[in-house]
Amino acid sequence: MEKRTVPLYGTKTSPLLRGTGSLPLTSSLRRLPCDPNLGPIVLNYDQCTSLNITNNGHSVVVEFDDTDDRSVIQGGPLGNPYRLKQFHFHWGGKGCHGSEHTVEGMSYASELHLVHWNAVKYKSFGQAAEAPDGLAVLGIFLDTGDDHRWLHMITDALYMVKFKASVTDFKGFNPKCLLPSSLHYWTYLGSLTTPPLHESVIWIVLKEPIIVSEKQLGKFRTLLFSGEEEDQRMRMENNFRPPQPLKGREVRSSN
Ligand SMILES: NS(=O)(=O)c1ccc2oc(NC(=O)c3ccccc3)nc2c1
Ligand SMILES: [Zn+2]
Repeated sequence: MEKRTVPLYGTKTSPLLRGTGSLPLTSSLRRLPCDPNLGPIVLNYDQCTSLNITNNGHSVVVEFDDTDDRSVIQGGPLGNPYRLKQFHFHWGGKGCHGSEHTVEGMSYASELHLVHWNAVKYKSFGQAAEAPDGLAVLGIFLDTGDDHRWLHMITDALYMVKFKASVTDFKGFNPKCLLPSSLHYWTYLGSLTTPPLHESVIWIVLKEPIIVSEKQLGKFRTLLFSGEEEDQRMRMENNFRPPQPLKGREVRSSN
């Protein structure tokens, strides 16, 4: 059985795709001066409205009802509230790292992306995804250690979405339980890290990782890139795009 080992979106030397994607937060970030104009980010997920969990062939995705402003992110670098559309994860192979951002050259085991769109200025996610201020993605690093007390709510559902294009109900999940204690962040203007790679993302990457166990991460690797009808079963791992060159872009730091 063939096992895919190369990251899906190209490698450092031969990126298959264009787009700035995620950045190597590699400059001496820890010493970046705090930008006093950057206020705190505010997450209002209390009335959150998760709908389902699905395997889209690239990652596992939890989708939300975004027909109103019940689940939004605002503040920080954002000019208005952005509605939560979905969240998903990127991870490596066994023992390898799989985050899409790096901090001073260090990558984490995995990275969670909470994808929001600017429903004040745009009529749909698709329209927002093509606008420079259309999306806001909150990136959260996952480091390994003890079990995460709430991640089991996701990992216990993964067997239901093993194959590409599988989906199952997933109601009442509040992603607030996946946040670290501090909301201090770095922010910059970048792109989606997978096709269509639109330059439409205000990236907000939290400085503090959450801790999950290797066992919990291992459950993500039981997912498959392949569909139920396909002969070859390709384990879903290394579904991250390595960081792209900063190209002089500014990364700002909250306090
Ligand atoms: N790794 S990433 O940069 O956060 C990233 C990359 C590519 C993405 O495509 C979408 N599309 C939807 O969510 C969507 C959801 C429902 C309907 C239409 C689109 N979100 C993305 C996030
Ligand atoms: Zn992502």
